[in-house]
Parts: sequence; structure tokens; C-alpha cells
Amino acid sequence: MSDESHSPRAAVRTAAVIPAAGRGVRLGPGAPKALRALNGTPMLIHAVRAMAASRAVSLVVVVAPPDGAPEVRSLLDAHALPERTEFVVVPGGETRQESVKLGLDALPDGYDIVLVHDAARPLVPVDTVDSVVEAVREGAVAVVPALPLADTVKEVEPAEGAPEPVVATPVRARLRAVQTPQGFDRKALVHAHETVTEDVTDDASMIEQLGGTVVVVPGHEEAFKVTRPLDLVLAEAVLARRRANDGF
Ligand SMILES: Nc1ccn([C@@H]2O[C@H](COP(=O)(O)OP(=O)(O)OP(=O)(O)O)[C@@H](O)[C@H]2O)c(=O)n1
Ligand SMILES: C[C@](O)(CO)[C@H](O)COP(=O)(O)O
Repeated sequence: MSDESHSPRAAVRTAAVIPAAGRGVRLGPGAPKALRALNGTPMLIHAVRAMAASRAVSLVVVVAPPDGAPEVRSLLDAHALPERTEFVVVPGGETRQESVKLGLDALPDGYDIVLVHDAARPLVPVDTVDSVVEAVREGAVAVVPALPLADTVKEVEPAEGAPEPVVATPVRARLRAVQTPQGFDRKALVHAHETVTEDVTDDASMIEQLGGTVVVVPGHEEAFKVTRPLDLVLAEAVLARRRANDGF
């Protein structure tokens, strides 16, 4: 997609907020997850490049670990990034939700579409980013990329240290595993972050809670979230496959 698109909101500017302030507890001991290397390059840099690869995105706000903003600024300065994109770094908060809110607070005027993208999804392809932006440009208030599930999902009654009774089996064909970047009309997302106080696991659920419509576009298997140690192995394998296929 290019900025010559004929979407109703094609001229509207798009910013990406990248929450990168998490510790990465499930990945095990070490540096904050976003700063850990994938094939020698910090995961965050991969994620920033993935957003900046979209010609629609002209500003990237990185939400750094609370005491890590100077280090993240230095990292951005030390890596090659597209010159047409502006980069801002702000310190994050205790939860993902707080971190996204701090990123939104740092957005200057003039950006009416916002993507929120996990630093922990460093390998999302640019076509996925572009299709999210395109759907918001076409008029959607909130857009999520998602994939059908491979596993059957059970709802259980959580029970610590005991077998958990199953209470329901949702129809798998109606379920989607949701990724990022999630794309939003900026005003709607800011309003949602100012209004919803309950903890949620993604930004789109805040829009849902306020009665807004969220739509799904196809996600991508390479947009998986690096969460546990095995995901690092998979991410490096994806990078190796890209190098072999594309020569970079
Ligand atoms: N206080 C927080 C917590 C999470 N995140 C970000 O939100 C994204 C998704 O979170 P997750 O994958 O859960 O990362 P962590 O919180 O680091 O992982 P864990 O729960 O294993 O500690 C990540 O890019 C992470 O850096 C954030 O910006 N601020
Ligand atoms: C936003 C998200 O990536 C969508 O799948 C996910 O909900 C983040 O969850 P986490 O537990 O904060 O990693």
C-alpha cells in the first residue's frame, strides 16, 4: 500500500505506539524482553523497523522500560532506521495498559490514526501492518489482525493445584487469536484509555467494552508474540528463513 491510496482517510497521518516496557518474566531471567537480541539485533529494533516499513507510518512512539528510556533512545540512534519516520521515546508503566496510555499521551497533534504494536511481536510483515491501516482509513474505528486457532479451546473453572473442571467448549470456527498491530481512530482509543478502568489484555477490548465495533483482518503466522523461550528459537528461525529467501 502507498500513500496514493484512494481510501476516504488516505491523507490522515498514522502513528505507531510500541509498548516495550515489559519485563519478560515468562521468557526467563535476563534483560527486559524488548532489549533481548534476535540474531544480534534487539527485539525492539526489529519491531520498530516492522512499523517504520509501512509508508503509512510517519511517527513511532516507543514506550521504554520505566528506567530505560535513555538506553532505548541510544539503541534507536545506533541502528539504521528509515529517515522519513520520526521516533519518540517515553518511559512506560507497571502494566501494558498503563504503558500504552503513556505512549498515547506523548502523541503530538496531527495523527488521527494510531497503531498499537507489541515490541514482543518483532516479525510482523509489512503487509499485515498495511492492511490494518487500510481498514482504519476505510472507516473502521478499531481493527485487529487475527488468525483462526489450531487448537480446541476449553473454558475451565480455575483451580490451583487440582484438575480444573471444564465448563464450556466454544465453537472453534468462531474463535480468532488476536495479534498486533491493532489500529484505531485516535479519538476513540484515547477516550477508551481514559474511560475503561478494568484490566484488559488488549486495546481493542476497551473499544468493545464501550460498545464500539472492532473488526478483524487476516493476521500472519510470523506476527506471533515472543513470550516463552521456545519463541526465541522460532523467531531466529524465521529470520534465517527470510535471509535465505530474500537475501537480507
Ligand atoms: N508494563 C508493561 C508490560 C508489558 N508491556 C509490553 O506489552 C507487550 C506485550 O506484553 P507481554 O508479551 O506480556 O510482555 P511482558 O509483560 O514483558 O511479558 P511477561 O508477562 O512474561 O513479563 C510487550 O511488548 C511488553 O513490552 C509494556 O509496555 N509495559
Ligand atoms: C495485545 C496482545 O498481543 C493481543 O494478543 C496480547 O493480548 C498481549 O498479552 P500479554 O499477556 O500482555 O502478552
